[in-house]
Amino acid sequence: MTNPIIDLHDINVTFKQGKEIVHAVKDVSLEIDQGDIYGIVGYSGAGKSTLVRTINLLQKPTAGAVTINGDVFFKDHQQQLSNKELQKKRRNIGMIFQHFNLLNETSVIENVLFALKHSELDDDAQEKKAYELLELVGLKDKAEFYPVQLSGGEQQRVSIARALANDPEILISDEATSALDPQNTNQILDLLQKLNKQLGLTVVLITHEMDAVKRVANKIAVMEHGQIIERGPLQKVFLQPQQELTRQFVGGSLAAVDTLRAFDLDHLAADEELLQLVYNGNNVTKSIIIELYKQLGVEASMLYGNIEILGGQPVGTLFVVVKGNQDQRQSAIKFLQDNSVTVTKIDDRRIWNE
Ligand SMILES: Nc1ncnc2c1ncn2[C@@H]1O[C@H](COP(=O)(O)OP(=O)(O)OP(=O)(O)O)[C@@H](O)[C@H]1O
Repeated sequence: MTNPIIDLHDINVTFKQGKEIVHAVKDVSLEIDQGDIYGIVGYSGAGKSTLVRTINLLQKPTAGAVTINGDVFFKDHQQQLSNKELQKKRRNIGMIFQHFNLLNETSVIENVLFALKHSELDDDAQEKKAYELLELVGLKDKAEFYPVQLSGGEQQRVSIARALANDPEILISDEATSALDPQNTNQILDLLQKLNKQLGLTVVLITHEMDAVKRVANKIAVMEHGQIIERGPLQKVFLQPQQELTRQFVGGSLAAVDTLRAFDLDHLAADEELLQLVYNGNNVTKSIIIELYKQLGVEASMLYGNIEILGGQPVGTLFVVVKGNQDQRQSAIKFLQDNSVTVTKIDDRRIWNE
């Protein structure tokens, strides 16, 4: 087995806020392999940004070890390389952010050239490279434009070109699609996937949007209160989520949340229960809801349904209101579980009230 390209071991990060101590990251170990697109999801404040900022020591851990590509950056409470060495190693780790962070008073090509200022290439070669990078992200024809003349999606492409200037092996994307509309979001995610395939780029994708992770990630970690509460291959976590929060995230696609918001769910009757059902390819072609009625006589009305392809396999998600007395509802849940459906009772309205 090869060593992980990113190896975070027992990372802790605490901040002092006045007299308070905020434990932003608690005992997190995370291994990311070369070529992964590793999604890290969690609500705001979960500690995602703080954790990934330890990868390039933009955030020094309070405790723990950071090893990148075999180089120990940090252990025993200390940075293990000189600032100069660290600066050099950091060029192997590109970063993109929600707000693009472009230099607005310079053109697109100059923004990319700026990232090449430490390169050993001569001026002509730098310019050639900058144009190649813009071509890679589909923006060669806008090289002379200024950032304000570009759409959000195009600006993010410029920041990706800039992040790739020093041929990094790792790209950290910190909520890079959060400010974009769905179409631009998908285009940027597809670009990241193309770069992953074409360049072998390892991508760490921090997001609060499950849709983003589902579209491109092969692995996923879910963070809550500074800890990773669940992790694994995307499909496994999706189909067999172990934690309540993960179940919510798995079902919490934007489309589902939007649809559910339209229902007055605070007023479910005493004999009604809202369930999220997730099921894999074997069940996709069966109508599990009809089976439930035929076999147990329990009615389930469907509020939202979707089938999507995850890692090449169809996966279905349904939100249904099941109606019946407590025994009937319980036997309905058992019936569904016996049919390999992952059932989550949705009591916590956080998923669509946020
Ligand atoms: N420099 C800092 N000083 C003090 N507290 C901080 C600092 N940076 C982060 N925190 C706190 O650490 C916790 C985790 O923050 P972090 O930004 O890592 O979360 P997140 O999951 O990335 O959320 P978001 O998406 O909102 O950034 C929060 O409680 C935050 O207020």
